[in-house]
Amino acid sequence: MSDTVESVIVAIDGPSGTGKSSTSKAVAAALGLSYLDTGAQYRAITWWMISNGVDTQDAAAIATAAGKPVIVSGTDPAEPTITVDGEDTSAAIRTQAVTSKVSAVSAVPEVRALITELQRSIAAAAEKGIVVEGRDIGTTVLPDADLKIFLTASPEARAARRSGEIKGADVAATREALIKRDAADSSRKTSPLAKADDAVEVDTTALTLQQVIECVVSLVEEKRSATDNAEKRAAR
Ligand SMILES: Nc1ncnc2c1ncn2[C@@H]1O[C@H](COP(=O)(O)OP(=O)(O)O)[C@@H](O)[C@H]1O
Ligand SMILES: Nc1ccn([C@@H]2O[C@H](COP(=O)(O)OP(=O)(O)O)[C@@H](O)[C@H]2O)c(=O)n1
Repeated sequence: MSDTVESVIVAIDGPSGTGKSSTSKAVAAALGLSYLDTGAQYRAITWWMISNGVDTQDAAAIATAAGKPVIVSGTDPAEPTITVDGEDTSAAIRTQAVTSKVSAVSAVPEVRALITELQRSIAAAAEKGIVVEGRDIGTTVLPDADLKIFLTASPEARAARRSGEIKGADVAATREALIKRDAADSSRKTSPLAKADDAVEVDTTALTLQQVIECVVSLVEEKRSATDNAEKRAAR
């Protein structure tokens, strides 16, 4: 690799519980890149709608209100933050109330347009590069990303991982909730959850988190050295 490392943009997509957040944070930290959790932004706007009495089933009301909250994401992978109108919402956006309504709010085209614009401006400002994780990063938000990864895992593995995070959670109920949310996210009209044609698919069912991190770090490094070699050839 050359001494001057080029900025790199990595898009990591996939359904819930495949390891997007844990992998993206660790890869960004290992490579000195910024990190953006786009799911947290959709959760933040959903939290604001609920807190302000907007009916989350009323797409027109959501569209009208979508521009009101000011959502700010901190992109340090060691300490990612999210605020809404200056208020720290990192815990509030993880509640069941938000999780059960986020698919409806994130399906509203006006919400997606605003959040997509915000995501692109954050990626453009990341000088050393960024790992951005979500559902439509490789297909819609950053179609020119240097590397696109699509993580998958069996519903059983995903439910076991997710319920392991919540004390006393029921695995079967968690599995049903995940499948329902995947179906809503995959079937919406505007930028559904989907694998980009040029994304590398990694099935994490039988891999440890460490193995997934190592796999993605290697893919970024391969990409960087391929780019370096192409540049050297062009300069000859
Ligand atoms: N390969 C893996 N094997 C076992 N557990 C994992 C693996 N990847 C992630 N986890 C765990 O599963 C849970 C969900 O991971 P997370 O990164 O939040 O997934 P996502 O962002 O795709 O919803 C976390 O508790 C995480 O530590
Ligand atoms: N790029 C993205 C990211 C998340 N989302 C929405 O936001 C929700 C929450 O995303 P998340 O990444 O926090 O979900 P988990 O996988 O952490 O449970 C998803 O279920 C989608 O409805 C989206 O529409 N587009």
